[in-house]
Amino acid sequence: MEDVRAAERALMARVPDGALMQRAAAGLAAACGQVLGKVYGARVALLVGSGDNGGDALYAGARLARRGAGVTAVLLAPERAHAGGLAALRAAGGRAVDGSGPAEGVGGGAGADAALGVVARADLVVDGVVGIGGKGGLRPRAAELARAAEESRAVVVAVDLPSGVDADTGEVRGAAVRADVTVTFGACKPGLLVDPAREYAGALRFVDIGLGPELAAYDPVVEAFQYADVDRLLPVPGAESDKYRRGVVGVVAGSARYPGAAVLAVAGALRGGAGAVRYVGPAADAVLARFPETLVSAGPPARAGRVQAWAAGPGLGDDGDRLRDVVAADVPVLIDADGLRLADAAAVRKRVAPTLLTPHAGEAAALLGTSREEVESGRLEAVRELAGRYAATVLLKGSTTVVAGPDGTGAVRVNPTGTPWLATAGSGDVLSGLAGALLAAGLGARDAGATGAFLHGLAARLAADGAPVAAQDVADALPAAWRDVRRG
Ligand SMILES: NC(=O)C1=CN([C@@H]2O[C@H](COP(=O)(O)OP(=O)(O)OC[C@H]3O[C@@H](n4cnc5c(N)ncnc54)[C@H](OP(=O)(O)O)[C@@H]3O)[C@@H](O)[C@H]2O)[C@@H](O)CC1
Ligand SMILES: Nc1ncnc2c1ncn2[C@@H]1O[C@H](COP(=O)(O)OP(=O)(O)O)[C@@H](O)[C@H]1O
Ligand SMILES: [K+]
Repeated sequence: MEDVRAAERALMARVPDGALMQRAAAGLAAACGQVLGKVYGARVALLVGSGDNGGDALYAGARLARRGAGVTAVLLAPERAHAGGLAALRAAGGRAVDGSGPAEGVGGGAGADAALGVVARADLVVDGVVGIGGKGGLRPRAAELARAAEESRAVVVAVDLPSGVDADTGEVRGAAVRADVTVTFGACKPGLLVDPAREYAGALRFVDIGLGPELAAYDPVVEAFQYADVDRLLPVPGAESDKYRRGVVGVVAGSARYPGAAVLAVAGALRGGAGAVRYVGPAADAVLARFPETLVSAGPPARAGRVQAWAAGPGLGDDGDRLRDVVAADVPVLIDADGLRLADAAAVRKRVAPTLLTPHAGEAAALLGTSREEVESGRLEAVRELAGRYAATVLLKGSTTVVAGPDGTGAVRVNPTGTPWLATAGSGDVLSGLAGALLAAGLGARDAGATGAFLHGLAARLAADGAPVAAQDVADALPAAWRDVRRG
């Protein structure tokens, strides 16, 4: 968050005192009004901490009170609540209660009960406990109020970020507010794009407080591809194209035990924009039965004929020889699934052509020597760490898919598409083939990973449409996802 803070400092030096907070509060109040539908007569509870995040909530509360809402501020630190905000709220007819009461089990005076009652009866709870100044999970009293908000029928709107989540990493260590909507100011905080924090944030609303020019001096830490970014990268054939110029992708996947992985990886590869797919391995019959257009070969990858990129690993079992050939190749290589276990880290690091690793959280944990839970709670850190260790681009799959480049520089790309329906066996194999084909078509590893994840997630949404899907359905929906992107 240092970049946002520095940009705020720079902008504050140029604009009148309090102007940024007024812009933030105006945007926040407008979002609250939309969430409520009818402001007049609504019951609004503000959870107000000791910092400027609480100040935003108080000024927004004042605006809602002027529009006829019944607004009550629950002050977690009454002595240190934002003085200007509190005065504005009172002047607008709002009131404040002492919300600092001890946590459950420690005692509890009338003040504490009053605060919980205010939250329980609210139509809207505004979470201004902490923003980017927060550290760690919520303290016990804040956690108690957050729980009351969750249990009430109120809509919860978080100010800047749900209190208790880490704005930089998306980690949630301990209690945090679960918001229906998060209204974030100036810059989207990296953590809000990544699970688990993303789930706590609910729907994201962005309020421009004019930080753009100041923030331009900083490289973003994370970025999310939009349709236009993907559209620019899609390898669309020109009039002079032929199948070789479009690129040939080699698929090294499947085994006697897991022939299906080969079929699914080829299914993805055929929809990835390469001109041809070459399959190398023991599942050629199964592949040909489903996709007669595939070029197959049974020998080692090194003798299979020229390809512009390899996608290797799904269903490979223990076939280390086939993988070694691929790692030694001088073309871009994607390594997934069993291939990640078989790959020699030193050999991967020595590669000159780009390498793209595509682990899920369990595979990433095994490579890092940590637990799956650790990886899932800190995806940004895990993906950067792996990329550094392997000197490779890494695409970490899961509820939020993230892609990091090899040298730790450049933003981590966070995939905005996808659906939990994608958590189905074999869907990762489809992604391997797809991203491998994008590599063969000439995309760089980070672009191939981000574009592949975007199309894959979009295809899954189109295929699922609220019902279970199989991996093959996702592959079949890839052309529709391409069309969707190209149409914008
Ligand atoms: N700067 C600007 O131009 C603009 C900034 N804006 C807004 O300001 C926000 C940043 O404000 P900030 O820096 O005052 O910090 P903030 O997030 O309110 O929290 C700090 C206080 O929280 C407390 N606390 C800490 N951890 C805690 C925990 N786990 N659980 C409970 N409490 C905890 C800690 O208290 P203490 O440790 O002293 O008891 C500390 O005093 C930003 O997110 C945005 O909303 C907008 O108005 C736009 C213009
Ligand atoms: N909860 C989830 N929400 C969205 N996508 C998910 C979720 N869980 C898994 N996925 C996606 O599903 C795919 C599963 O791939 P993977 O774990 O390799 O499975 P398999 O090895 O069976 O193919 C990945 O693209 C991953 O990002
Ligand atoms: K907050």
